[in-house]
Amino acid sequence: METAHRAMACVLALGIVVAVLNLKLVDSRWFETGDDLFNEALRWEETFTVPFQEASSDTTLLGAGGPFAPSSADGVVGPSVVLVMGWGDAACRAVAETFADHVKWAAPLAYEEHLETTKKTLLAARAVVEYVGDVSLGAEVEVAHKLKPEIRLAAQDAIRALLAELETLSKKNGNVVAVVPHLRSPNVKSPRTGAHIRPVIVVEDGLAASFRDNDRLVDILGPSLVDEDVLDTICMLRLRPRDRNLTGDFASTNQRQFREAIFAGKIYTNAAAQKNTFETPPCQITDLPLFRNAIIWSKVSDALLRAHRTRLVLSTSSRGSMSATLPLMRVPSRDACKSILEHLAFRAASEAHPDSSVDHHFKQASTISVPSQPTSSRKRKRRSGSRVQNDAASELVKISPCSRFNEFAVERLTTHLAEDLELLLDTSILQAFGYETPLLSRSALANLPKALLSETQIDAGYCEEQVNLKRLSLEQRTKLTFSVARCLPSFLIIGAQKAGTDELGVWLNQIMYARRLDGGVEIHFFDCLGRGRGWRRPSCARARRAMMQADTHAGLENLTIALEAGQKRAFAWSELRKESIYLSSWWKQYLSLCNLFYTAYARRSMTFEKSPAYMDLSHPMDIVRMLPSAKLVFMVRDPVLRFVSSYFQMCSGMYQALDNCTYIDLRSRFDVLHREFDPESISHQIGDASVDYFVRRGLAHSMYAHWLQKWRAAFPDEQIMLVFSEHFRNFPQGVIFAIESFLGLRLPRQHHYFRPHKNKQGFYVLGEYSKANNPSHKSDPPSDFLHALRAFYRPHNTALRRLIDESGIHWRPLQEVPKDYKADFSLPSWLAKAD
Ligand SMILES: Nc1ncnc2c1ncn2[C@@H]1O[C@H](COP(=O)(O)OS(=O)(=O)O)[C@@H](OP(=O)(O)O)[C@H]1O
Repeated sequence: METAHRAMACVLALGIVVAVLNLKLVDSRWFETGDDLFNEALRWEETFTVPFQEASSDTTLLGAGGPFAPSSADGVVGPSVVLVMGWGDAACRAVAETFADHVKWAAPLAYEEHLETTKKTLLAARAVVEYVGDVSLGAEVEVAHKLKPEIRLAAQDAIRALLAELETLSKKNGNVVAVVPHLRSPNVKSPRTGAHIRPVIVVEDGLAASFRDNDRLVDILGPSLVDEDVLDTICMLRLRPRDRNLTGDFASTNQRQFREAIFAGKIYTNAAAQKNTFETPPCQITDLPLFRNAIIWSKVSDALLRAHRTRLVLSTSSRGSMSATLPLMRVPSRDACKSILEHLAFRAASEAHPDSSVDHHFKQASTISVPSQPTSSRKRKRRSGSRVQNDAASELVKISPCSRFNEFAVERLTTHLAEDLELLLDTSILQAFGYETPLLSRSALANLPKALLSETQIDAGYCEEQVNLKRLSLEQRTKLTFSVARCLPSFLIIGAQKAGTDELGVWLNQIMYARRLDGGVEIHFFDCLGRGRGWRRPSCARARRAMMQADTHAGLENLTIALEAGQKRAFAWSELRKESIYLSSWWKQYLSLCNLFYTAYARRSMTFEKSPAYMDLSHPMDIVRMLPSAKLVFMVRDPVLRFVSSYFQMCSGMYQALDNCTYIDLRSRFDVLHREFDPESISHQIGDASVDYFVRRGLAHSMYAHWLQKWRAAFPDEQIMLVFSEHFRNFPQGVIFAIESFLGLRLPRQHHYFRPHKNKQGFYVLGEYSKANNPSHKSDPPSDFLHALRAFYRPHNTALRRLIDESGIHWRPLQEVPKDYKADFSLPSWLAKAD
């Protein structure tokens, strides 16, 4: 009994010592007594680990943090002690549960909370020793330097006492297990002991340990990512925490906790996680593939745990010690427990070489048996190129236990897993990180989370060089006539259709510092995304093709599935579940559509694209997630004239003969359609190719206030500029100057070298070709119809007027416009009259 108490005291002291090593916060003061230190540790543990425990299931989080986290412990234990260590108590629990049937000896450790686990662990670990064979004992533990000398000595004494205790036990029982769950990385070549110190088995809490953070993130974020609206809200919290109402609807407790945690700054308290880029929830669209990978990996690691039931993955650490990764698992029976050790070839080896060290046994053991997974005939179909042979006839695959990383075993198990779970490891992503797939090396496994975290963050203006300009001579560079870079736009002309956006694009493309990326063709990227639901629209063909070409996995097949399912929310969650119609890194598709030529790239021009359908068809959150700092140019025209123009354009496109498109036809449709009108519902009716649909959409399009509000929900006012078509028509240079100032370009006062000419319609145009040369219709609407249309738009104009008066949206130049540009930025008459 006395012995047990002594052991308890010693282990307690050890726990405290280890704790203080990790307690950076308490470094600055001395602790008078062991109790002081212990209480401090407890207090700290409380504040430190609570958010973790709340945030997820305790299984996932056990050992994930707290003052006893293993990171900086500096202990040495050995030699030939079966050392159970790892990520806190998870390791202990793993061992305890595994060997629960075989426990014979116990010593409590640390404090009450961990008593039961520790007891079990010690008992269990001792059982391991029984299987292992005769192991001698000797050890030394180095303790904290920061402790007051007398306390340090006391601690060392305590530890020595513990070890002596263990040694006695060892002599008596033959084997001893020292369970020091919070120690890590024993110094195998401690100069102090002079002995050959080598941990025999390091039982860690499984491969999953390194994926704990991912698991946790997935647990927390998963529910949020199911729902676009929730994700949008989270994005808003991240992007514009000050502007937004933070009491948005969060459906689940997890999400509420998550949100609270964000603001309490507690979400990632783990030091390792803090180094990562995960301190904020996903918002930029680039984060999502990252989280998808995290999910895949957490599944894989979970599955590894399950699938490994009776297997161990052996590997040698960089320090040369042998480690067996024993997953956190329940081995149900004594036989299963035994089989683990048999897989280790321990018994046989020790029997064959009773006098040699355990390490030697490992080396002698020629093979380790890893039973092949029972495979269904479907699963038997292996991918070509796989290095693993499916040896269905043989139950055992022979592998060497001493190969450096035992890649073969890991790969084999991983492949099994992938098949078992029908998880396709994401080939494109893994390849992007330079890994061979579907087989993964152990180092790849270990490194994957880090690699995932290094995913590039992108934003407006991001460029990927296609041609390495450094390798080219100046002469070669200047001769380049093809695109040298793919760049994302710094600003977008998002609408409105038929307001003169085409001509505006032409002008902006000719200023020195801006280049249109799309070669003059509207990209329609964002209105072709899932939430834009533009898959059936012909204008989406280009984006669709690019997506298909770029990703053979998520190509036609998935697209078809998504279309057939009428996937409304084809984006986030499906993206994560690999059913996506989008690429894993779909911003690359967008890049693939946006080219930049040498001169523009060399000049680091601002880049833009013009897709006026974005105004009503795309989802602003899709854009803000991907290009949070992009600026938006929104051009508006007299709503009546714009409506009329859109009718004639659409109608003539459909009937092929302008004769069928008349004011009489339009009036009759308008009279019916304008009565009950909801602009938002119109933009959701993609695929309806009737004239009525286009009339309705045309009517909705001119309700500018409505659309501006939609964009303001995602973008701050400072990033939005309203341009009046009437201004552009009358003083284009002044408008271009205003846009330049909005874009933040600091330019000489008069720097334009436009050579415009006035065409027959009275528009200033730059090139030979201009839409302004081909008016969609010849006359204005008859006066009664005009009157009806004006009345229809009156409230909408009033709303726009109020909006521009009250919001921070730009519409006037930020710098004084050069006099020569003859600009008059007063409101156009249709808006000036509205109040
Ligand atoms: N400089 C200038 N200023 C103002 N308006 C102009 C200008 N140039 C062209 N236009 C008129 O704009 C209409 C075409 O608009 P868009 O280029 O935006 O059309 S589209 O949405 O890209 O199809 C089209 O209007 P309609 O002729 O009434 O159809 C053009 O005549």
